[in-house]
Amino acid sequence: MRRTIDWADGAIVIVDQVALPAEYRTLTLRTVTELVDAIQRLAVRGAPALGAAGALGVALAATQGGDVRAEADRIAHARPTAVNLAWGVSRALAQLPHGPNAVLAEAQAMLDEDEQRNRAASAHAAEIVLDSCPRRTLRFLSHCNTGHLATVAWGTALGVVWHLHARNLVESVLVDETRPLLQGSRLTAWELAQAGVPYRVQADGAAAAAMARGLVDCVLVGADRIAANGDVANKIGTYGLAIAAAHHRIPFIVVAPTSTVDTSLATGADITIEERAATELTESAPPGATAFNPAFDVTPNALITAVVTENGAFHS
Ligand SMILES: CSC[C@H]1O[C@H](OP(=O)(O)O)[C@H](O)[C@@H]1O
Repeated sequence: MRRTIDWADGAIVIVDQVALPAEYRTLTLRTVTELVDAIQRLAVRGAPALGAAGALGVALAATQGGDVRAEADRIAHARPTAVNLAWGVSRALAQLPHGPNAVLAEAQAMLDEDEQRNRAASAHAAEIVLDSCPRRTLRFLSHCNTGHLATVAWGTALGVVWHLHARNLVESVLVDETRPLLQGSRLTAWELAQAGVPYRVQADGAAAAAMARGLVDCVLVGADRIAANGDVANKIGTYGLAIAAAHHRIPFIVVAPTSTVDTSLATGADITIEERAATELTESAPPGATAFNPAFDVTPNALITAVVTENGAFHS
C-alpha cells in the first residue's frame, strides 16, 4: 500500500480519505491553503499523518518563499487536538535557518521515521496483547481508523492487527463505524478488507453490548494527544469504550508514537478538544437543529491497560 502522504515534484501528495471506500485516489496539494483545507476536511487525517502533513507543509512554504513562519502558523492551527501537527511543523521549521532544502530533507526523514515508529510501537503492543489475552486467536474491537491511512504508513493500533494477522492470531475485528465521519466503517473496514482480515462493522452504540456478550478480547485504539500522566485524547467515543472495557475487565490498549505524547500538559484536562460543525450531525435532524459535536474525548489513565509507543509501555 502506498504512503498515505508523500512529497513528489515539489508538492504534497495524499491519499484522498474523503473519497474512500468508493474510490482510491490521490490529491496533489501545491499550496499551504490547499493543505490546510485538506486537513480541515479530513482528506488527510490521523495524528501521525498530521505530523507528516505539518512538516511537509512547512517544506512547501519554504520552497515557495514568502512568510514561511506565518504559513507554518496557519498549518499548526488547522486542527487543535492532535499534538503531532504542531510537532511536525516545529521540527521542520527548526531547519529553516539552513534553507528550504534542509527543511524538505527533515520533512522527508520524518516520513521514513513514522513508519519505523509505528511498526515498533505496534510490535511492542502486540506482545502486550498476547500477554494480556488468554485465547489463542483474538477478537479485537477498533474505534475510528488507526491504520495505514492514519499514518504515513503501517498504522498504530491497527498495526497490532497487521502483526498478529501475519501470525494467524487474529480471529476477527469488530469495527466501530465511528460517527459522525465514519472513519471506522469507511476506512478501517476498507483496510481490513484489503488485508483479508475478517471483520464486522458495528454501530458505535453496540460496542458495550458486544463486550457484555463476550465477543471482545481486547480493545485497540489510537491517540491524538497523551498528557504527561498518561491521560489520552482520542476520537469521541473512546472514553465510553474504556468505561465498558473496565467494567468487563477487557484489556484496553492505546498505541501511539512518542510524537503524540505532550509532556507539557500535566493531565488530560489540559487538552484542547476540537469542536466540529453541527452539520456533520444534523443532516437527518429537523431544520435549525443544533449539535454537540466534539471530535475527541479524554480517557483517564486509570481506565487504560497500557499506552504503548515505539519505546514500549509508556509510564507517566
Ligand atoms: C493513529 S492516530 C488516529 C487517530 O486520529 C483520529 O482522529 P481523526 O480521524 O479526527 O484525525 C482518531 O482519533 C484516531 O484514533
